[in-house]
Amino acid sequence: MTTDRVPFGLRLQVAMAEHGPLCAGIDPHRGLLESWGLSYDLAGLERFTMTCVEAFGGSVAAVKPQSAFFEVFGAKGVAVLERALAELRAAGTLTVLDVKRGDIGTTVDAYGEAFLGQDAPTAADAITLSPYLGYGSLRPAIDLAHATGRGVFVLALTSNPEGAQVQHARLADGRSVAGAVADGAAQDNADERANGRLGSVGLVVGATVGSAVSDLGVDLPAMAGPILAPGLGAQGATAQDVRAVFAGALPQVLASSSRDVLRAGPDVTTLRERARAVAGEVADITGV
Ligand SMILES: O=c1ccn([C@@H]2O[C@H](COP(=O)(O)O)[C@@H](O)[C@H]2O)c(=O)[nH]1
Repeated sequence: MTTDRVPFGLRLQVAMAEHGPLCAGIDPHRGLLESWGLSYDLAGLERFTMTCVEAFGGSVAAVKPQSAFFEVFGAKGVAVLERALAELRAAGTLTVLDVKRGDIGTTVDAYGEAFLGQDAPTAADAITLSPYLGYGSLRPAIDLAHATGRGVFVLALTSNPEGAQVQHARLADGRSVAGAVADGAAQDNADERANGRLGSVGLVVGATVGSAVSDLGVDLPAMAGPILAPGLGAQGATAQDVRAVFAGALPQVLASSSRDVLRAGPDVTTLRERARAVAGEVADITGV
């Protein structure tokens, strides 16, 4: 399968240059819906989500809906998610669907078709993938993303403290698990790196991870793909942390924030302005 769609990495580079390095999250938490004066039901979910679409569409580099908050409402919740993805696409805004999928290769193949295929029912520009069944098990989804001009973000150093138990562990060859995941992405982005472009296989590295990137030998510049960096705001990371954690790889970083931005709702203009302000702050402090 081939597509004439411009590769995700290139599209993201253009979007970050235009709007700044922020991915605004759509995380319809019960508490957020209630603080917006909405009921925690399908109608509230839809209103919350479409308000975010209106606020963020055309205003930020990318939007990251968290699939779990839609799945809570079953098939009708997923239909709201699919509508949001379609409307953001129509607004020309990139979508990163946070689904963190991973399984044996034959099943990953089906996940790929679901989210990254040419006719995917829940199509996003990129999805998050979990490599803990082995980086190689993700091959069908990575190859499909390449074929359809889409992207993936593979979990490397997640923003939660529990992630260290697995991600900081050492392999028999001395590399850290996170470093080996980054090496896998580097191989997949080798052509783009040779051409000085951003690849379409990215990593998730939390803005909360302190010195772990260097401590664990995670070579982010060599990886040459985008870095989705959650943890900004509600989890305690600041724009200064983004600068410190990702020094040397800042042009690759797409900082991600959900609750901190969403708390500015329900007014569309205020929500949009909050997202733009966070994007501007990260851009100013990181100098990107
Ligand atoms: O390492 C990770 C990977 C994904 N996430 C997701 O990002 C958002 C963070 O929300 P905030 O409200 O900005 O804390 C959420 O959807 C997580 O599932 C992450 O936090 N860390």
